[in-house]
Amino acid sequence: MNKTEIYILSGFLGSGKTTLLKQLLTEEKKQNRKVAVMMNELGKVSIDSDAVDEDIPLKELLDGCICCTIQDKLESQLQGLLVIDKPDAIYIEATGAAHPVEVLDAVMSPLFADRIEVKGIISVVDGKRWLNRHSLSPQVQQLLIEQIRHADLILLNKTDELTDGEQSKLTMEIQALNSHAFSILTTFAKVPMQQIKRLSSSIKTDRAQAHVSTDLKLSTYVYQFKQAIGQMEFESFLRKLPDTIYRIKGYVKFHSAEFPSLFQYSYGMPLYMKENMNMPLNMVFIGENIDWKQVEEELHALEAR
Ligand SMILES: Nc1nc2c(ncn2[C@@H]2O[C@H](COP(=O)(O)OP(=O)(O)OP(=O)(O)O)[C@@H](O)[C@H]2O)c(=O)[nH]1
Repeated sequence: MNKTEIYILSGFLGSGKTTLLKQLLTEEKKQNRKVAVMMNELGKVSIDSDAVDEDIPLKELLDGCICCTIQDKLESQLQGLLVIDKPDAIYIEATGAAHPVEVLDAVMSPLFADRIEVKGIISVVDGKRWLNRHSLSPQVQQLLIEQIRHADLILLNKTDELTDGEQSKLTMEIQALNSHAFSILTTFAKVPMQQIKRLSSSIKTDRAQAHVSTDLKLSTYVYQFKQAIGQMEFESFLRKLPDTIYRIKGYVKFHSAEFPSLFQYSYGMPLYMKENMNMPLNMVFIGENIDWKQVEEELHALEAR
């Protein structure tokens, strides 16, 4: 089964995400690919949905931010798209106020993590706003930095509003924050489609890819338990995890239990909820600078006991 590619469009309010989305959809259409769009606007009325042609499945997540209030809805809509529309790719435009870790978290449901491939986070930066960022609140400045730090491809947009000197300054500052991502100067978010297609799963969603190397940035990893494990051993595994594992969620079955538990872990706090039926024993991890191979070995060891 081909996995559905997921592209996350991130970037601050007004930076050019919808402008980018429109172009990507035009390019995908030319290549006869089946795509779907999920948009998340803060506030009840969607302003941008007319950017998307009627024949493209569009799910709008209104009145709340992907990262906080409407995770469950996102999960069910994403599942609906995967089951009914079965697109080649889904483009997710997050609100400008969303933190990339939280968007990834919302997308990576243990129910279908093995059916999607998160190709990457594309962050759009408004050049002028970045250079004048010191006039923004510290929280907003920090968010702009996080959106850049976690990106896999960065569009330094609105270059028509910048002098050559400002463009160089912008490029240097952004590359200093994130040297792993390719950054490209754009006007009206015009980016060659090859750049998008080159985003070859730098974010891991596939077991096998965990063998490549340590990920020097934000990445995800999915483990599938084959059998029940011991709860004490699992908790001791959790205690030893690096604190750059921001989030774990999924289903785990303990030796004594009839059914699996839903397990949630964020910033070091574990939480279990008993299920009353069998669930896929997938566990999703989101972290930064993590050697997933080592995590995988430890999980294997839990199953071997
Ligand atoms: N001058 C200039 N304007 C641009 C450029 N790219 C986008 N814009 C304009 O900037 C405005 C915001 O662009 P959008 O694509 O709607 O930005 P967005 O990030 O989707 O905005 P939100 O949905 O509010 O978060 C629009 O009026 C665009 O036409 C650019 O390169 N140069």
